Amino acid sequence: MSFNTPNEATYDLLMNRRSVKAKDMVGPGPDRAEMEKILAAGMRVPDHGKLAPWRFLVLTGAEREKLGDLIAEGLVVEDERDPRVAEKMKGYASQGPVLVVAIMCLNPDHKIPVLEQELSIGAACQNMLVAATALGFASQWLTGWAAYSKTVANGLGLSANEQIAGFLFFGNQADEPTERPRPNISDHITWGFPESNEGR
Ligand SMILES: Cc1cc2nc3c(=O)[nH]c(=O)nc-3n(C[C@H](O)[C@H](O)[C@H](O)COP(=O)(O)O)c2cc1C
Repeated sequence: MSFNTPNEATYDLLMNRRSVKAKDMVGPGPDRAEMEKILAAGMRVPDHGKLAPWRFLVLTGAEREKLGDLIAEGLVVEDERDPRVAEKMKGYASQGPVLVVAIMCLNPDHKIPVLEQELSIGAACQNMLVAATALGFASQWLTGWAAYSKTVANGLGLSANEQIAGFLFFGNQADEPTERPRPNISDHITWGFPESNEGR
């Protein structure tokens, strides 16, 4: 593959990718072979030290409901939420047809700083969203309360050095998703060496 050859289609895809709200997704979503392609793209990212500090749990069908039950349990036990309110959160994990729980497997003793390990996992998650778009699927990266819950982490078998980076939902879109305001690129770029602290 030559990297001297422009690929406008890929650039267009990057410039037009956007999330489809998981709660608005419809089935069938990616099948196993399509998910394998999406996951493979997730693992082809810059990764200082070649640590591959991630693992991915793929949940479909009734498997998602088990996570929903865990979330509801955690809300009551950890957050003292009214069980009737917690019950409503059971559907969280079943929003999209396929849910990938992206897990950071961090090594705090490695010479590569944990921040760099986390950045690499962020890149892996984003690559999966882009790959899903390329393959014709809707996607969204969510976290929320459940991503930081001990009940959820324990129930999913996470080790002490592991943390949830996100719940990545994949499916199909029913309607065109709305666009959101995007950053004005010039507000975020300095061309050349900064001469003062102006703008910080
Ligand atoms: C780490 C991370 C966690 C996020 N968690 C949530 C969330 O819990 N709820 C939410 O509405 N959006 C969340 N988002 C934002 C959405 O993934 C997404 O960026 C947004 O819905 C629309 O932006 P997009 O169209 O550029 O993807 C999160 C984004 C990131 C990077």
